Amino acid sequence: MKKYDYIILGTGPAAYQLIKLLATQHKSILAIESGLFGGTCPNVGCEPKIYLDGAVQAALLSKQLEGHGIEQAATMNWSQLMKEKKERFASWANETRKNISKVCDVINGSAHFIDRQTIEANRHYFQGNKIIIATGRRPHELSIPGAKFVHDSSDVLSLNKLPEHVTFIGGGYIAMELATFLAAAGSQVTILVRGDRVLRHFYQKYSRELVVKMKERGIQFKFETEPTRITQLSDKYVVELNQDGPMVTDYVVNASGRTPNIEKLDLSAAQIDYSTRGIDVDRHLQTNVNNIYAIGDVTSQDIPNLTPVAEFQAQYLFNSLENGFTQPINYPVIGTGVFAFPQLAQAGINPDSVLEDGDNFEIKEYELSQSSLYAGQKEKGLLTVVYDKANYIVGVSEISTSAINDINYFIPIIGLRINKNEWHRNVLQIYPALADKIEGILR
Ligand SMILES: Cc1cc2nc3c(=O)[nH]c(=O)nc-3n(C[C@H](O)[C@H](O)[C@H](O)COP(=O)(O)OP(=O)(O)OC[C@H]3O[C@@H](n4cnc5c(N)ncnc54)[C@H](O)[C@@H]3O)c2cc1C
Ligand SMILES: NC(=O)c1ccc[n+]([C@@H]2O[C@H](COP(=O)([O-])OP(=O)(O)OC[C@H]3O[C@@H](n4cnc5c(N)ncnc54)[C@H](O)[C@@H]3O)[C@@H](O)[C@H]2O)c1
Repeated sequence: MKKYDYIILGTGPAAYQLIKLLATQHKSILAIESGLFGGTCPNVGCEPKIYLDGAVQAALLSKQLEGHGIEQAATMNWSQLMKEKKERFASWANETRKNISKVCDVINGSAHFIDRQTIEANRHYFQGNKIIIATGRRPHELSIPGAKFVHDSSDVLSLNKLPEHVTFIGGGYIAMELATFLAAAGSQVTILVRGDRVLRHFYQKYSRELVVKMKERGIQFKFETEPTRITQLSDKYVVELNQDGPMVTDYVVNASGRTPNIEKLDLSAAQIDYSTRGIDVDRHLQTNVNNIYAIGDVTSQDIPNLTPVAEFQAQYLFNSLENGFTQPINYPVIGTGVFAFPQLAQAGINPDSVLEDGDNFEIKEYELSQSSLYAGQKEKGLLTVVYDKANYIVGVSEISTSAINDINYFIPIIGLRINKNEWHRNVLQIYPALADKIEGILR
């Protein structure tokens, strides 16, 4: 049986980052991937999404400028955009496989545990001194009759022909982003939201404002609504709901969350603790079993499932396994954004969580569009800043067409605890832009 220093299950951002780092130490590594090399983010997640977002943002911005110096808003050609996206991304997984193969052995197959040191894949057995589980998540499966008719985010990111009417199930990141895309391209869209609000981890005031803006563009929301059954009716689908009458639609997207890829791993063969939320790890990312670790989306940790978080965990694990770091993992300020129109983004403390704590925090809202307006930019951008008692910025939330880039400015300010004096001494921004207003926001 072949033995390795490391066996890594999965090749997504978490695993890929770790492989690159371990390769610098000339470790013997086996990487096993059951799906597309590179994992979710570059194949069916962030990267194809941001590619499509380029056209979506341009089209929606041009619509905003219609009658303000732009004669006619741009019209999206979804099929052409998709053709180009497919050409661009078709070779991505193979290229990733080739890159990984330069520094380690690779297997394309599903991995599972035989015991605490042994993994089986493609009917071969391998032993690892250390085993790292980085198998990510997949769309949560609906347990309603007709669930087989639903599509997921990967299908939407490869959809050749735009459906006339699309129904999204869920009010999270994926529903809000992909609904924005399909509606911008010309589909009629309805979003079914189980609770009374979308994007529950974002500042409520702004997530509600985003719903208002999306409604203005004709996107329909049904709150407190879940599907109970889906049936096919010639080339359409009937979605029955827990309230209101049934809906007829052309395409149903399940965006009801993502579930950890653990069932196929046979974790019980190695007595590894897990739950439906994922694999349990301690603050050193170790499972309950010595020499078996888990990183990225597959863990049960209450932390955003994002690519930079997965890569940060890989870097931390490398430092603790190879560089003798002994401190538990300590996450920096994590920024997160929704690529809708307008965008929502935030970092640090969410204002909702300190609304009642006026003794320790001050919350202030800034209107961003008072000066430096582009032609026709009549939409208000809003930024809410949370200050601590010492007047440092500890949280920011924004809704605007540039919220994601804007919030990225603030992440180092929060993370490095930069105040107005320090900023003034060391920084002079390009004018006019949001950055030139930061000095006025700092204290
Ligand atoms: C539509 C969409 C958009 C997103 N947009 C963003 C964004 O804008 N920004 C952001 O930061 N994050 C975004 N994310 C989240 C981001 O993609 C994930 O957080 C990131 O990919 C997690 O990396 P990972 O390595 O933990 O898992 P993954 O990337 O999911 O990789 C896990 C890999 O393990 C493989 N695997 C599973 N089971 C086995 C097995 N038994 N044996 C071998 N291999 C196995 C899988 O095939 C997969 O390739 C998005 C996700 C989706 C779905
Ligand atoms: N821009 C980004 O960074 C980005 C984009 C996409 C995805 N992601 C990552 O992927 C993860 C998964 O995204 P997601 O949008 O699938 O999940 P999510 O957890 O953000 O949202 C799922 C939503 O579905 C609802 N829901 C669940 N079951 C339902 C049902 N039966 N009927 C109606 N609604 C139901 C939930 O209440 C929730 O609002 C995110 O949490 C995020 O970590 C990030």
